Amino acid sequence: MSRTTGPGDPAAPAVVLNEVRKHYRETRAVDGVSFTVARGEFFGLIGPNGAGKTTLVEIMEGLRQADAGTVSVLGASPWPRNRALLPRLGVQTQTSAFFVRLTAREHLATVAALYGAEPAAVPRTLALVGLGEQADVRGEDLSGGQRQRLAIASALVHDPELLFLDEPTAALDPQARRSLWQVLRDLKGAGRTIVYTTHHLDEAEALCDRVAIMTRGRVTALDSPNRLIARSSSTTRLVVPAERLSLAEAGELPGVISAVLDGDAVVLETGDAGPLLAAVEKVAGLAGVQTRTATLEDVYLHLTEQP
Ligand SMILES: Nc1ncnc2c1ncn2[C@@H]1O[C@H](COP(=O)(O)OP(=O)(O)OP(=O)(O)O)[C@@H](O)[C@H]1O
Repeated sequence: MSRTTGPGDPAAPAVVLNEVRKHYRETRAVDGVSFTVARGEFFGLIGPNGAGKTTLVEIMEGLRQADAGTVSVLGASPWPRNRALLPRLGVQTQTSAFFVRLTAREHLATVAALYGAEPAAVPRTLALVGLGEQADVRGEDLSGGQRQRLAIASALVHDPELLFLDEPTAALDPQARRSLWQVLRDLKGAGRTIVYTTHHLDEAEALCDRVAIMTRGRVTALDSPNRLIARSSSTTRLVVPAERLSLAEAGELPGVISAVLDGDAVVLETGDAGPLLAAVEKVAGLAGVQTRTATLEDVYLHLTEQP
């Protein structure tokens, strides 16, 4: 393990992991993980429950010691606990705690003071996460989604260079989720590096520059969502209302690789959508026909299938 615990090299990548391992007795929670997160990158970490994401993130945050391998965060080693690094990191977890009796503003002011952040950062950060109007509401009276925003504000108020976000949109309604996406995009636009753990594949696809898919302690794929999708599948699916196309008819159409009934639709898989669309138009018309290309979720489900 590297023992560099100074403030770090300002030009170094945000994170460099090399063959990092962490075992809990016989469980290989992290089993030889290597990757680099560039400055300014929005980096997603996805994987099934128990894949090792939390353990890996805690190693990066300096909360856990790796058994083997090297870890560099903002050019310094986060372990042993690196006090010079702490103010440069922002951490939001699923279990972020609040001073419940305090208002959102008071809570954030307390966190800001702990980090030595300027007082003006408090209203600015509340506004950034869309909590300006709830500034005087006590933590215990905030909705689940508002608390989530306060947790993010708490991770942000001291203007960290690298932000670790763990499922920040869990418990948010669809509108709140989308508006938080915008907050996260703005943070990236402002140059922040974000390491983002999520189970929402649509979110990883929409937000992340690159995603690492973890399975049983290992990174099984790492690339931009688009490249992961392009590499995994060259087929397109046509979804045709079942009342207009039978499975038998579907099987006769040109270029059909497979045809299955899915609820009230026939789903046709093809490597060449153009001729198939033309054929479907002749037999069934195109009203209500949808095309579906692969998503990050398809890639993920394929890679994380149990043997
Ligand atoms: N403190 C611990 N002691 C023993 N085993 C642990 C400990 N923490 C995690 N594990 C085990 O290590 C493996 C990885 O767990 P981890 O929490 O890192 O996965 P995860 O990908 O974050 O899962 P989730 O999506 O459910 O949060 C699991 O098998 C888990 O049971």
